[in-house]
Formats: sequence, structure tokens, C-alpha cells
Amino acid sequence: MSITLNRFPVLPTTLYAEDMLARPSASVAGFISGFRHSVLDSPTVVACIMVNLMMLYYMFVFFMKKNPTPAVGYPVWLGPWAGAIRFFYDSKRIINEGYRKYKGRTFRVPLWNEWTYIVTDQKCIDEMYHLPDDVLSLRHAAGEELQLPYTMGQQIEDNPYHLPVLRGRLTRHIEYLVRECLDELPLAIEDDIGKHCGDQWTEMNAFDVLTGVIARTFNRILVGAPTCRSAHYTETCKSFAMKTSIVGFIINLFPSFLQPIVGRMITQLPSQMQRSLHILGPIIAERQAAMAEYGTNWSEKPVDLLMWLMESADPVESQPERLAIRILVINIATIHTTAASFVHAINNLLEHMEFVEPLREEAEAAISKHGFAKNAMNAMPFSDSFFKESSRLNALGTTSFPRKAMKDITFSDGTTVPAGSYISSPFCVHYDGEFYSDPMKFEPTRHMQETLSNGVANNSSGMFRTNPHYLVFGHGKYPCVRICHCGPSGPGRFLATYILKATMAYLLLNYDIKPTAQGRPADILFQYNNGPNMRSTFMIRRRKLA
Ligand code: HEM
Repeated sequence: MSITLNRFPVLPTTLYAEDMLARPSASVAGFISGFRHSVLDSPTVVACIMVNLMMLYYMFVFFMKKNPTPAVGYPVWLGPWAGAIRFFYDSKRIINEGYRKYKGRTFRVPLWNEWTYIVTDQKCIDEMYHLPDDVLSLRHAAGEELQLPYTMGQQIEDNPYHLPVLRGRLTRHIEYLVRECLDELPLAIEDDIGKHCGDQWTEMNAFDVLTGVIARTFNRILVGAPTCRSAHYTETCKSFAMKTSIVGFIINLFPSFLQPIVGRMITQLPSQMQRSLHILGPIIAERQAAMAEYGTNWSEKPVDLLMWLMESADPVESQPERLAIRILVINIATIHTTAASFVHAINNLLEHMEFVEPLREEAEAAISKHGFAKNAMNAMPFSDSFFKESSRLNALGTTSFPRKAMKDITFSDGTTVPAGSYISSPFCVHYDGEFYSDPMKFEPTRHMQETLSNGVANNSSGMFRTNPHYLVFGHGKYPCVRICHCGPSGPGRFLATYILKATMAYLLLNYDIKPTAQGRPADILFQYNNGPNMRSTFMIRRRKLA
């Protein structure tokens, strides 16, 4: 008799056929002897056993460390692994449960390979977001979470020169950049929506169509026109984001010593790099040739992020493939966050159609006064409040993006977080009655009082302004492209807010929308991410103007 176990091809079949099954009366001694001869003689099997023993040891040591911070998310008798598994699909309830029990303190939830400490005390949240990089690092946490070497390239973590470029140049050129985006946005909407629906009610997939519109709009300032209008290019940006998160997720399922092996096996980086290089390579080459000929200035020099990156990159980072990948990485930070926030907002509007007319009237008044321009967006306090309310209730996660503790940290309330752990703040502060009355109600006017008497959004409390109980853009030192010496606040939040309001204004002024029969499908909750459902649809047609 022979047994072949296809799932374990490394195991010699003799183990089962001869040494075990063929000895029905084997004694314990016989079993040990058979085991020694057939198993321990095989280097492959020994290696497998060693790896598994190491894993068990690793898990045991990790979870059995004594720690006074309360843990939530799993019944004690099942152990933290049950919590780590549950966190994949039920993080919202786990975090809410922790918040209910331990509000004002810090609690921890198990992840696959580490603990995340959830800080709920408002003072400690403030302290956490202001700690220096060498104590609490967003970069290291992002590097591990996103598995950079196998998804985006290690250079993104080792040489993040794009951050000062984003902070500095975007802030300095914000007027110009908003103008460019507002120029591209109507063209994108007309091409992607208007040409498909005309004046007939047409069902569209909200996620697909709006991500396309926002990708094209933002890429006008990332790589310029006409590249931003290439459907092949915007598809590449979308697929990069998707593949990056899937590959990163799979690698994170393995213990750290196996991650390099798995990472190398499943990385999509080379093919993504080729795809992006195919489109951006000739543009980069052309610009490099112009830089070589004319130096830093020439009459047709583009004003976009790609150009600024090329001017700031060292010789290694100037390689076209590295520039092309960095542009895709920046696309993830800009497009997917903004598009997901917009889809949440449109879903909220479709559930509350009574707000269509007020939004439309406000947009009409602002645009007839200022044109389709930045000042018009500043004169839309209701729209600002609408988006703030939408992102309060539908933040893009259940916790903010975690940071990694590089040293042991002791907060002012005495909580100590050991080095190597992750820390984040819970988005459920957004649903706390102490900070928001009737907190689960979608009330888009609730932030209106935060506008100035002349109707202009108050910069100290508008959508982009963070505080310890409004964390959509983070808080403290790094809120979505941090505050820097060259401007009052980070440009990512500004740009996002302008694009959100402009997209809504243009859509409502030129199109009618209504919900489809399927209604709003549930948001997709996955670990601490909370995205709109990719199957969200809406009905749209060109507006018949009297
Ligand atoms: C609605 C849209 C957006 C949301 C919800 C969002 C949210 C965030 C959050 C939560 C962080 C991490 C901050 C922290 O943990 O403290 C972040 C960082 C960042 N965001 Fe945004 N963002 C959006 C749009 C944008 C846009 C349009 C840009 C670029 C123009 C951008 C560029 C960045 C960059 C580069 C960082 C890293 C900052 C650093 O490390 O200094 N984001 N964003």
C-alpha cells in the first residue's frame, strides 16, 4: 500500500507506507525508532520541524510576555491568536469594545505578529502624535505594514526624499496646483461620466468611475497632461494600489523570518515597474535630455511633481524605473484616500437626498461669484461640513495609521508601551457622545457653526483641521503631509478638501443623481481599513437645465 500526500510533497512516502502503516503492532519504541530513521534522516523534514518549532516558540514568547495593559478582542481561554484572526474581519467591534471598557486608558489588541496599543486618552493622543520620529515612527510602521521591499521598493523607506518635495513644493504652489486640478476635473467628468450617460438615467459603479475621475484629476499635477488622460496609465495606478495591498497583506501573515522568502516569491514589483516605465519612461527620458541641455530652467519646463522629483533626486534615484515607481507610490497616498472619501460621501448623499438641493444652491452661488476656482470652494461652508461629517462617520479605518515604538514609551498617565509595538488612536472617538451630540446621526450641518460670519470656512475648524477627536488626516506632527516652515498647514489635506468639494459641486450642477434599487452595500472592513464597498452604484444623467 502506498500513500501520497500531495499537500506535503517534502515528506517521503516511505514514512507512511513502510515505517508506520506497515507495522500495525508497532510499540512506542518501534514508533520512536521508525520516526528517527524515516523522519530525522531526511534533512528536508528536519528543516520543516525546526521551522515549525521556531514559529511555536516565537508565538509563545510573543504572547506570553507579561503586560499590565489590558488586552481585548478574544476570550482568554482561546488565546490572543483568536483575537488576531478576529481582527481581520471584526476590528470595528473589537476597538469599540475596548473603547467602551477602557475609555481614558490605553488597551491593546493582538495582531498576527505584534500588539497594537490603542491610545484613547485625549492628552495621550496629543502626546503620541507629537513624539519625535526616533521614538515613534510612522515611516517604520508603514514600511512593515506595506512590506516595502516587496511592494514599492526599499528605497521608499530608505530615501523618502519625496516627502520634503511634497511638503515644500506643493505648499508653495498650492494656488497653481488647485487651478490645474480644477481645469482637469470637468474634462475628466465629461469623458468618464457625461459621454456614457448623456441625459438618460444610467447606472454606474461609484468606486470605479469616481476613482478614475480623481486619478486623472490628481495626475494632472503629478505627471501632467496628456499622460494623466491615458486610461492605460490611470489603470496602472489603480492596479498598483490593489496589488500592493494584497501582496503586503499576504506577506504579513508570515512570521518575520519567513517574510523575505515569501516576499520574493510573490512580489509584483518588477512587472508593475515595467508597466509604469512603459508609460513614464519616454517622458522621463525627454525631460532628462532637456535638463542636460538647458540646465534647471527652460521655457517649456513642466510644473508637476514628476519634474520636482527629477530635480531633487540623487543619481541613483534619477533612474527612470525608480522615478516611475515613486510616482505610483504617491498616487496611492493621493488618489485612493480621496476617491474612497468621495465614494463614502456620495453614498451618504444618496441615503439623504434632501441635501442635494442645499449643496447645489451653495455651489451655484459660490461659482457664479468666483468661477470654478479655489475661492469658490472656500465659499462652500455647507459642503465643507458635509464632507467633514461624512469622513467623521466613514473614516477610512477603525484606527488611524499605526506608528511603531522605536523605544519603550511611557505616557503621562503612566502607560508604558514596549519598543517594537505598534500604537494608534481609535476612530471611534468620532462616535463618542462626549465630543459629538447624537454621534451616530449623519448631520451634515453640525460643523457649520465652525464657519466664519462671512460664510468662509474657518481654517481653525474646517474639514482639514485635525484635533484629538477628529483624526481623518491624522494629527500632530504628520497630519497628511505635515505642517512645515513654508506654509501654515499640510498641502495633502488642502488639496483633498478642494478636490472633494469641486467634484461634488461640478457633479451636482451638471448632473442629477439618485440611488439604485440595490441601495448602499455595507462598507468593506478589513483589518483596520474601512473602505466603501466596491459594488456601490448610483444612477446618473445629465441635468436638464430650464
Ligand atoms: C481625503 C483624502 C486623504 C486622506 C483621508 C489622507 C489621510 C492621511 C493620513 C491619515 C495620513 C497619516 C497621518 C498620520 O498618521 O498622522 C496621511 C499622510 C500623508 N498623506 Fe494624506 N490623505 C489624503 C489625501 C492626500 C493627498 C491629496 C496627498 C498629496 C497631495 C496626501 C499625501 C500624504 C503624504 C505624503 C503623507 C505622509 C506624510 C508624512 O509622512 O510626512 N494625502 N494622509
